[in-house]
Amino acid sequence: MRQLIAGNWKMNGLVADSLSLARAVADAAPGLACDLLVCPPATVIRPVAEALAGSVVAVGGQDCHTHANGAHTGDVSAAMLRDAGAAWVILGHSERRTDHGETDTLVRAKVAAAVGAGLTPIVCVGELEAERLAGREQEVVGRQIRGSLPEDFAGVVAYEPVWAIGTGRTPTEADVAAMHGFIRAELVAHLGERGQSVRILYGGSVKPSNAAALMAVPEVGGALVGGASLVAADFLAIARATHGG
Ligand SMILES: O=C[C@H](O)COP(=O)(O)O
Repeated sequence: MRQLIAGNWKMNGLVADSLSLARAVADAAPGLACDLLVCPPATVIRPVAEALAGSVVAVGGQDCHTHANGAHTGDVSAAMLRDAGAAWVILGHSERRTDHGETDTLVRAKVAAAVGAGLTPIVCVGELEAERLAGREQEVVGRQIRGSLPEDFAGVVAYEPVWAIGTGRTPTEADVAAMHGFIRAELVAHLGERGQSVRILYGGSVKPSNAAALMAVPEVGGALVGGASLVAADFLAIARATHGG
């Protein structure tokens, strides 16, 4: 399966710089051997999607509400993301889990809402540093997978150790291999044979300098890139480091 390189722009980007970044990615995309996705802030999804129409670069949101509409001030529904041009959505990112108290149960409901609106979900899981130091990383991630993914899940999982996000620190390749192998086994246990085809992305301080090594680890199906996705040259260098599976 081709690897997926997804850029999570987080709360960064006004229209002009978002369009410039999106166009730079789209211009290079045809020569790349991976799938590409950019997830801009909700306010620029529509112009970015319009700029990328006809390109191979997909567009996603960074969160959605569980309801299609209603009295939920400030929230964005999956149907609204779809209407704006998104085909994907990131759910359960650690920044949502921390900043907004999102639980596995809520993330699971968001997955259902996203799929119901025709979006492909990318569900994020990952342990805190204290949990890894205590040797509890598999217990934590296993619980997140079982709690956040419905039994008919057909999206993507992103393993993002929280302590590696935006810190410049990454797990060793052996640790990534161990966790991705564990996640694969959990997916198969939870979803049955369908669990074999779920792509498992790695996220957390992926850079051009470490991308080739990380993308070569068994069961790594691509990357969820934060900071480096804001610089077209860096995002594209990461995409070129994929193995083209
Ligand atoms: O969603 C992306 C991750 O949080 C990784 O962010 P980062 O690449 O800036 O560490």
